[in-house]
Amino acid sequence: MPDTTDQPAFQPHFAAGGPFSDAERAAVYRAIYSRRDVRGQFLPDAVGDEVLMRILDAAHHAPSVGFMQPWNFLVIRDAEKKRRVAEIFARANDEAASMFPQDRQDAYRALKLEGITSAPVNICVTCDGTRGGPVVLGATHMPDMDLFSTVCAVQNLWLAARAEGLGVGWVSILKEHEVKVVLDIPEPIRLVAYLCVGRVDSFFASPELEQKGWRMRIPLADLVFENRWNAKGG
Ligand SMILES: Cc1cc2c(cc1C)N(C[C@H](O)[C@H](O)[C@H](O)COP(=O)(O)O)c1[nH]c(=O)[nH]c(=O)c1N2
Repeated sequence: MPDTTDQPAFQPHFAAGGPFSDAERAAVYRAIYSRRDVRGQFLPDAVGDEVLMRILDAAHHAPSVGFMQPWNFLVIRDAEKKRRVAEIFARANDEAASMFPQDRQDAYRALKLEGITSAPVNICVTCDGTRGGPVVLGATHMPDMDLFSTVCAVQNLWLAARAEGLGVGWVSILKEHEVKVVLDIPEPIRLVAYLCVGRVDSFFASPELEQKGWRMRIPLADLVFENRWNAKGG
């Protein structure tokens, strides 16, 4: 995979164990708060191999149950494959619209919910539940832990991408088995995340779904309880 970007070489450094400087601490929170789900603003610029491998390595340093590292990262640049996945999205998205109450269907249809063909790179993140062997430390009583571990990898990738100026959009309005056929993913492997990745000029200050009035952020105080479950619902 040729590297077609001209960005300077950058090696993340790992000063393991020591405290963060104020600037490092601020940078971590900046990545968390300014990360966005990106759908429609991808620039056509190629995503170079070096930066791609950095965000994949960040993903690969996620925690995983029993250290099973159940993930694989299928990098898709092939236009025909992307087009076929976009078709799967279009069918599922039509079905999805009709699942919402009548008065929300127009608003749903007006949302942009994928950037499959406009993003220069798609990454399919999968989970191999067999990787840790028949009994996995930590997953003995909660069998979904392999999937949850894979989601941790996705989040690492998403945050690292933000720091690199790369937008990431997660597309889940897809029939898993249809995408697996297009990508030749064998049966026992689960598709966890289909991600659209590309350089962007800037990131929205708040979630697009919030900006478009679909749903607002819930106040943290409504979500945190002490000692006793006390959800207000919604
Ligand atoms: C598991 C999962 C699945 C999806 C998403 C996220 C996650 C975590 N999101 C993105 C989601 O809409 C977005 O994260 C929220 O709206 C909050 O916005 P920010 O991510 O903060 O920009 C998402 N967005 C979208 O446009 N199409 C999609 O199919 C999905 N699917």
